[in-house]
Amino acid sequence: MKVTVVGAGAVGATTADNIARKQIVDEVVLLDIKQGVAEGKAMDLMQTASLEGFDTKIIGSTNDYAKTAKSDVVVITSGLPRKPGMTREELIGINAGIVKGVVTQILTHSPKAILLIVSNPMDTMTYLALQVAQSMGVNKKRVIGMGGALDSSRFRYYLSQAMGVSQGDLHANVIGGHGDTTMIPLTRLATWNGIPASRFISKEALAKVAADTMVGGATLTGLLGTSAWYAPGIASCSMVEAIIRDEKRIVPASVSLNGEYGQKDICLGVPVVLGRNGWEKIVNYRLNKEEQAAFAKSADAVRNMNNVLSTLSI
Ligand SMILES: NC(=O)c1ccc[n+]([C@@H]2O[C@H](COP(=O)([O-])OP(=O)(O)OC[C@H]3O[C@@H](n4cnc5c(N)ncnc54)[C@H](O)[C@@H]3O)[C@@H](O)[C@H]2O)c1
Ligand SMILES: O=C(O)C[C@H](O)C(=O)O
Repeated sequence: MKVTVVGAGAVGATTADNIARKQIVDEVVLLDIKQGVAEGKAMDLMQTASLEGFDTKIIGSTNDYAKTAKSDVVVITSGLPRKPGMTREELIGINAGIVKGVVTQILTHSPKAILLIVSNPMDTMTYLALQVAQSMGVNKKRVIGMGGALDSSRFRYYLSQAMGVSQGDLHANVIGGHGDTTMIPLTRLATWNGIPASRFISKEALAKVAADTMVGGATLTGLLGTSAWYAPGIASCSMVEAIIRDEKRIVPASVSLNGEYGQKDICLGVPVVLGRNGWEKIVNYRLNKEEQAAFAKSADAVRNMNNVLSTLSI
């Protein structure tokens, strides 16, 4: 099995590192447009193999897509990250052209690949990738956006801090858009090993956990001067693992909706079952009225961003 990671920057290299250490596939190709960077990071990572105890082969490539041929899964992280004070949406002008070009090249060499889109603004980049992929005959179930997996891990982090319990005992998911104002941490459904979290902390504390989760990426960008990579890297890796190992895990991810959750012609975060065929099924959380309204509002904002695509010369 073979995975390609496009973009050998912070998130791409961290994703490749995790995939190699977990020995999910035989071969990882790391591709970047910057001369020598992917080869350098691949060599650096390969020099951790005897220390980490893995046999995964990691190959670097400066924009040579022939090396990515016949990949089973391709993670697309190429593009600019935001700086403090920016929104993810402000990246659309530069990242749309990058994502469109990369998806075209990747599918030319790996027509059967499952695409995992990470570049921001992620829901719109997933929608764009889907349009390109469908024009090349790819099934919609092979195009998946990574956002909810990361946002949910941040939700569990903030919840564990507020409750003083282990993150591993928490089930808490985020749906909707991967944006500071569009994500929806589902506090009503958050549980501590099956028991509603609302039984253990106040309504106000739970609302603060949700608010902190929504700006989790912005908080890190403010601290780091660029956006985060450790949690995004392992979140991407965990989705690759679920696909390659056909785990049938439920993961919130941005996928093409056709009436589910009341939306059409959009890619937005919903719980999906991940397996060897990509996103295999959308799970219905049975949202209440308030949650459904938040989801519709989130969809409106993402749709406005999708409409910007037609104004760009890409
Ligand atoms: N969806 C998420 O949850 C999530 C999480 C973190 C970051 N991101 C996004 O991921 C992207 C990457 O973030 P990062 O921190 O790794 O940035 P980075 O700047 O460290 O790395 C980006 C890499 O992409 C490369 N690149 C640019 N154009 C390319 C092209 N045409 N072909 C191949 N490579 C190209 C650059 O040379 C660079 O090495 C950003 O858009 C960021 O906003 C998304
Ligand atoms: O915050 C960002 O811009 C990067 C990413 O989307 C994240 O949530 O870490």
